[in-house]
Amino acid sequence: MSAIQFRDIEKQFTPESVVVAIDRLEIPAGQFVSLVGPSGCGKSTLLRMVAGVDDPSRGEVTLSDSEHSQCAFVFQDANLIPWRTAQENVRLPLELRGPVTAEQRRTIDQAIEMVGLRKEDFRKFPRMLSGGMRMRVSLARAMVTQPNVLLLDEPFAALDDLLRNQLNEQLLELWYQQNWTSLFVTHNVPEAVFLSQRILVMHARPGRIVADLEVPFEYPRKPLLRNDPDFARFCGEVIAKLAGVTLV
Ligand SMILES: Nc1ncnc2c1ncn2[C@@H]1O[C@H](COP(=O)(O)OP(=O)(O)OP(=O)(O)O)[C@@H](O)[C@H]1O
Repeated sequence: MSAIQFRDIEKQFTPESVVVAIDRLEIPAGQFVSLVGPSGCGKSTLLRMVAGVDDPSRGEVTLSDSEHSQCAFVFQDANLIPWRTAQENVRLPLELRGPVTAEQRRTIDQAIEMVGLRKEDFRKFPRMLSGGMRMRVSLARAMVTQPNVLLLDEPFAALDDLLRNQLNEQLLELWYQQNWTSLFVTHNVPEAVFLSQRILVMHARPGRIVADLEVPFEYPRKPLLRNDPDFARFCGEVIAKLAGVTLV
């Protein structure tokens, strides 16, 4: 069954221009999908329509086994509240839903450990954490809501390559455990290939899907996959689709 369905979608912010146009797109439950495409082609808008924070101007985005409220967002900026500790930031979405139970408090601590933070980091304020640690807190904050759908909008773009690779590997481990339907926006093609089962390539004006590619590598994916010539070849195919050229 598809977790997310797009049918005859158009999104306009002004009457003159269609920002995103998608005839038909189905994303099965639990699939890890990356969206790549030039700046302004509508990747974030597409994610926002899945989350229900933007409505399509035409058509409907349907989530078959969950509500829009069961989506969680992770952004490039960790967006942590500076006067709250890591643990208090992770607790926030649950506080907004009502009094936090003892079981939820355990879930919060588990989530913080699962993203690779140590007990002593729980009580640190964002200014005391590195960029990578702040992103881990942001991921834990998304996890505690136990989403069915995880929407990640360039979450690791501001990090150095080594840390980005580590967080990619950790994100995949979490995905095996949690089985979220995951939509991941990135400008980094090797990152999209390493993570995803499927890559949607978008072009702009209007934003549309021009290629829907199945990624031909088995899971679990090991770091050495990045050195495999087949990996480089497949990245080349994605880049060619992005550039709108055909490889012979
Ligand atoms: N609230 C808005 N009002 C008007 N125009 C908007 C709004 N949000 C987005 N747009 C426009 O819609 C287009 C798509 O924006 P969007 O942020 O979805 O692109 P993107 O592919 O995620 O870009 P990037 O890779 O740079 O983040 C852009 O031209 C942008 O200016």
